[in-house]
Amino acid sequence: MQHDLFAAPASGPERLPLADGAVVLPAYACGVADQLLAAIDSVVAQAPLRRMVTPGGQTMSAQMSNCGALGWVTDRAGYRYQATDPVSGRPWPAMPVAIARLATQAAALAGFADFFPDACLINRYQPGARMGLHQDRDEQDLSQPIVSVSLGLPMVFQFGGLKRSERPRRVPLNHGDVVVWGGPSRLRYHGVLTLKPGTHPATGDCRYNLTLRRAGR
Ligand SMILES: O=C(O)CCC(=O)C(=O)O
Ligand SMILES: [Fe+2]
Repeated sequence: MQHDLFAAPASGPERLPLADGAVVLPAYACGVADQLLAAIDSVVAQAPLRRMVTPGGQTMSAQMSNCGALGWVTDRAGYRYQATDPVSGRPWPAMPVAIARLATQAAALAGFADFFPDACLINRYQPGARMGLHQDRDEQDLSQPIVSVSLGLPMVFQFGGLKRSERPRRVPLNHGDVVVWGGPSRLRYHGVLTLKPGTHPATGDCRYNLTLRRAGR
């Protein structure tokens, strides 16, 4: 075989720009997906997945849990982060190293150095579940990005503008894809369309999403 001396140098993982400060890293987490799924299993054994209620009284369709120093919760009193699981009253499980490391590495690739998440929301979607367009803005330091990891069944991500009225782009997300958004994109509206039924070798009939954030200072 002849080597092509003029081939472009290896440029590392693929990066698909979505907007200024926002990028998709396709399949970036595939190599550690089994570690991430094992980590999720150990977290939800201690802090079981549950359906939370919005301040408006709607039960969310995704099941949720958290790990890390802070966990995102919602109930009739509002959206917030807290250090304890409201179901057990105990601190959330520690963030598994495999999850934290992947988030720091993905953020760096997207241009956000020194991202050390203190909160990891675990979302589990079964067919029919969705998450409507929203902004992530319960965090104290909005200069820190968001890292979002997809595992299992494919789902369509909606990535909109800074105003709810701006029509979102639709981005199909597959197993192992990572989305990072921050900087000028930090407050963009986003969500996921209804999950279609299917079976994935890694997760069976569901999709997991890990949303990693720096919630405190
Ligand atoms: O499941 C997803 O891809 C998005 C999750 C999300 O936006 C959130 O948990 O705030
Ligand atoms: Fe979000």
